[in-house]
Amino acid sequence: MNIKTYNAISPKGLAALKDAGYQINADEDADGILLRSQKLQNSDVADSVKAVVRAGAGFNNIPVADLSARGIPVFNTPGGNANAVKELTIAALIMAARPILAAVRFAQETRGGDVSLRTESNKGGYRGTELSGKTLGVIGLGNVGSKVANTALDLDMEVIGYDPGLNANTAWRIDRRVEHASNLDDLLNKSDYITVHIPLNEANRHFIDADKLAKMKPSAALINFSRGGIVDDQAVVKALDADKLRLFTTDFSDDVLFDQPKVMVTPHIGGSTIEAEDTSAMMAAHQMEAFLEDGNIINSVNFPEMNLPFTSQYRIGVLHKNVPNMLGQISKVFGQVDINIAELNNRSRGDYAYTLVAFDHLGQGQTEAIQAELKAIPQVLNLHFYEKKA
Ligand SMILES: NC(=O)C1=CN([C@@H]2O[C@H](COP(=O)(O)OP(=O)(O)OC[C@H]3O[C@@H](n4cnc5c(N)ncnc54)[C@H](O)[C@@H]3O)[C@@H](O)[C@H]2O)C=CC1
Ligand SMILES: O=C(O)C(=O)COP(=O)(O)O
Repeated sequence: MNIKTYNAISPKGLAALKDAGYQINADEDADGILLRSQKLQNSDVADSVKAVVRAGAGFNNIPVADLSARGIPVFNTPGGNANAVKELTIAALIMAARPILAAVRFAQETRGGDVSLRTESNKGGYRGTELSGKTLGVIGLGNVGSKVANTALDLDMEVIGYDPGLNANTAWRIDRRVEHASNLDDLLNKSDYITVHIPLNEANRHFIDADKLAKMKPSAALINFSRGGIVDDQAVVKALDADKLRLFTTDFSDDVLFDQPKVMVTPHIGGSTIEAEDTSAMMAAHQMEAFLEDGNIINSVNFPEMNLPFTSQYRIGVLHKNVPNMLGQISKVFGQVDINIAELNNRSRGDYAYTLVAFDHLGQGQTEAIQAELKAIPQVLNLHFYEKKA
């Protein structure tokens, strides 16, 4: 099988795919796509592609709705680069408290004459403040936000978090000393530093807008390591111009930001550490292999999780619409071609569902016959046949 890649994928991830027997960017139809921030169009995804895997967290660069409708699962690697983003966010916090960049520039200018005298008599211009005792507001307490919140406690900050999407599984990661904001306004009013760690989707476009900026303290510093588009940069520039906000640090370049001296921009390097790139790419390779070889779905963003040991000799994975009577229709096909189902698992997620059918015996010509019959069910979007490895 052949995997098409975009962007710089860590050599460890590529090695894992090669070890599993895949070719990388060979001159033949791709079975899978592995990418990072490449903006993917639906037309870039050939019909031969069975899976699209994002080595990273954000998947707003992938046409998920189009691929879902084609029965192509999209995967990401949750948490794979969260520590890298956490560490850079902590660096941004410290740099928002202490004028480190300006001080380094000043130190370079002290060259010549009595360096010590020039340093000691001018360093007062580079006084900062301490994070200890200040309040950090964390918007989004997922893989990144929870780590940022917990680490900030160790810097002796008061931490207040906001995430209406938390569930029993995700809430336990958050230190109980993190105050849960009852509403977002409370966080915006109270915080000296505000950091945003939410995905870019339609609901979150310009989530931080002029209204929310107006609720922040004029002395607050805003940090965005999540995505451009989540913060309304134009509104931020206005707030900074009017001294209604102290500082803005963002990982996402935007022309409107360049001339405002109270902005610090980094070139989307939140996840750019050797460790994060390795971890994300190896997770991606593992998830790709799990789907292409066994039909297991791990960390998909559009199809349900299904990760089952391959106990029977054969499997067929059916990606279909989430509508009534799919199980009836699918099992009827197996009955018609006289195949005894050993195990049948079905899970749904929103408009889509996945049915994994396991069986042990297959007669001559039955592989093609059963696939043709299943494909003829109108709500079936895609399906794949798997045979247990020796
Ligand atoms: N700068 C960089 O290089 C990187 C940026 N990112 C960005 O950071 C985002 C977050 O990453 P993770 O924490 O790994 O994702 P995650 O999926 O683990 O967490 C996101 C959290 O945001 C919450 N959320 C969604 N909308 C919200 C809203 N309107 N208000 C409050 N909470 C909301 C969700 O419930 C979830 O708990 C990613 O979607 C990606 O865009 C992630 C990694 C690297
Ligand atoms: O994981 C994410 O969401 C990121 O933004 C990291 O992007 P990258 O893989 O470094 O291009």
